[in-house]
Amino acid sequence: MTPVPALVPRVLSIAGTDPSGGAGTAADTKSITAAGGYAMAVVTCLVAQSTRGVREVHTPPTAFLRAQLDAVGQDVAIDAVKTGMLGTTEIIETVWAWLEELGSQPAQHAARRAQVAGPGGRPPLLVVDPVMVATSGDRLLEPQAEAAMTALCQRATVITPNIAELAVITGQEPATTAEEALDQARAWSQRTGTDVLVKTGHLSGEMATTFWVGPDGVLAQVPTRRLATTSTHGTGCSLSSALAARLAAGQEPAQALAWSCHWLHEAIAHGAELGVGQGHGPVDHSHRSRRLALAADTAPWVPRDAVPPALEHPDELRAVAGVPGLPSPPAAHPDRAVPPQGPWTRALWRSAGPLIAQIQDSGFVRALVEGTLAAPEFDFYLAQDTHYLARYAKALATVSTRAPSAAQTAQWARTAAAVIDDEAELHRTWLAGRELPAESPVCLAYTDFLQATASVEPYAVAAAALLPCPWLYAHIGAGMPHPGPDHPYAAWLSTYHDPVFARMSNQAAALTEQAMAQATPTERSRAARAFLIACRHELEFFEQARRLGDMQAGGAAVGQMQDGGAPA
Ligand SMILES: Nc1ncnc2c1ncn2[C@@H]1O[C@H](COP(=O)(O)OP(=O)(O)O)[C@@H](O)[C@H]1O
Ligand SMILES: Cc1ncc(COP(=O)(O)OP(=O)(O)O)c(N)n1
Repeated sequence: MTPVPALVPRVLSIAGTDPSGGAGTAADTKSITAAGGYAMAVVTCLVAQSTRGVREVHTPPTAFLRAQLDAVGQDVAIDAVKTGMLGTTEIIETVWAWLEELGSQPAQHAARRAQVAGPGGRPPLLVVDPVMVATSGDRLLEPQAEAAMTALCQRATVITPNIAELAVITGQEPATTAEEALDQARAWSQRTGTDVLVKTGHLSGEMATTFWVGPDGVLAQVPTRRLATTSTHGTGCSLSSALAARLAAGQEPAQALAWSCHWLHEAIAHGAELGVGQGHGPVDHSHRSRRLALAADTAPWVPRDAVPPALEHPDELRAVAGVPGLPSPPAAHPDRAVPPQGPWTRALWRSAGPLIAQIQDSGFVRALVEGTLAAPEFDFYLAQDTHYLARYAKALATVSTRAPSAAQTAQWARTAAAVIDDEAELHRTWLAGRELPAESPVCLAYTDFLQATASVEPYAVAAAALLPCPWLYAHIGAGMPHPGPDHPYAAWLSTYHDPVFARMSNQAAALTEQAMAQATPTERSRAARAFLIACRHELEFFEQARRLGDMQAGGAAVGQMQDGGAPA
C-alpha cells in the first residue's frame, strides 16, 4: 500500500510580537513548526521587548487586525487557532467576532477541518493562552480587559493559564499549591465546560508538573522535574502553541500534552546553550529537531583512520572523538567497581571515553536515572531490551563455543545463562501479561551486529563487541546514587547497581583482556573498532525511545487521513 503522508495541521497564532524571538508570535511559529504543524501568525500588538523585559507596546488599529484575520481566514483552511497576547478588550472582541464568522467558510475548508477533528462550522480547536503579565512583571493585558478575556476563555477547547492568570479567570486568590490550582481549575471547568491546563512553573518544589483538567477532574498529567534555569522566557506561549498543533494533528489530549511537555522540557533544558540575551533567555525550540536530524546522519560511526590498522601496543589506541553535534562532557573514567582488567581493556575504554561520557549524559539515561523518564518511553525501552537480551545471550553462547579453553567456554556460557535467568527476569516481571511488540530497527541493527560478529569474526573481535553492554550498564549503575523507594525505576536501577552485576561485567572484561593479549595486531585493531561500534549501538539503543512520540503522532494523523479523504 502506498504510504499516506502524515497530515500537517495548519495552525494560526494570534498574538503579540517579541523581536528577541523568545515569546509571542516568534515562539508560537517555532513551536507549531517543531510540533509538526504549518504555522501562521496574525499580530495583535507590536511589543518592544527582549529577554530583559518590555519597553513599549504599539497597538495598531483593530481594523488592521481584522484585515490580517480576513486575509488568512478567507484563503487558508485553519485547523486550529491559538491566541496569546490580546492586549485590549477591543482586540478580544475583534478576534471573537472573526471566530464566529469563520463558521460560515467555504465548504472545502469545513471538509478539510472535518478530517482533523470532526465536522463543525468553527475552527475545531481553539487554544487560549490568556496572557496577562510577562515574567518580567510587565502587563500585557489591560486590567479592564480581564473580563473579556475570561469570556473568550469559555469558548475555548482548552485554556493554558499560569497560576496568576488562573486566579484572575476563576476570581480566586493565586493558588500556592498544585492541589489548590487543580481545585480552582476543576470548579471553573465544571461551570463552563471548558478544559484547563494547570501549569505549575510559578510554584516551587522539585516538580513542575502540568495537568489537563476537565469538569470531572484531572484527565492527564505530565510530571516534569523543575530545571534550575533562567531560560523560561516564552514557555507559556511555546507550550500552548505546540499543544494546539498536536491536538490539530489528531492526538488525544493526554498524548498531545505529553508530547508538548516533553518537547518543552528539552527546549528549556538546552535554552541557556543558545546564549541569547542577558535576562530571562528563550528556550531552544529546535533542540529536538536538531537531535533527530543528528540521529539520521549517515557519517561512519568509526572513521577509517580512528583506529590504526594494526595494534602492537595498547598505547597506540587513542581516544576517538565522540558523536559530533552532541555535547562533549569530559571523557568518562571507568568506575572503581568495574575497572579495566589489564592494559588492553584500559586502552579500549580510553578509545571510547568521549563516547561513553556522551552516553551517560544522554537525555534518556539522565531521565532514567533521575526518574523523570516518561512511562511509555521506559516501557518501549524495556520491551526492546527484552528482545535484545534474548539475542545477546545467544551471541554470548556462540562466543563460548569459540573460546580457546574450557574455562573460558564455561565463563561465557555462565554469563549467557545469567543474562537469561537473572537480568531478563526484571523484564519479565515488568512486562508480565503484556504483548511484546516486534523488534525496533535499532534493536535489530545492534543484535544482528553482535550475532554476526560472534559467529564469524576472530574470537578477540567477538569478545570486544560483547563487552560494552555489561561494562556500560555496570559503570552507569555503579556511578549513580542508590535509588530511593519512590523512584519509578528503582527495580531497574537496582539490577545494575548490584555487585553481582559488576562481577559479571568484570568477568567479561577479563575474558576480553585475555583474548586481546593473545590476538594478532590486526585482530586487535578490528576488536577496537568492534568495541567502539558496540558503544555507539548502546547510545542509539537508549536514545531510540526518545523518538517514540513522533512515531505515534504520525500514526494518528495517517489514520485520520485515510478515513477522511484527500487533503484540500
Ligand atoms: N524551571 C522550569 N523547569 C521545568 N519546567 C518549567 C520550568 N518553568 C516552567 N516550566 C514549564 O513551562 C510551562 C509553562 O509554565 P509556567 O511558567 O507555569 O507558565 P507561563 O510561562 O505561562 O508563565 C509548564 O509546562 C511548566 O511545567
Ligand atoms: C508578545 C508576548 N506574548 C506573551 C508573552 C509572555 O509569554 P509567556 O509564555 O507567558 O512567557 P513569559 O511570561 O514566561 O515570558 C510575552 N512576553 N510577549
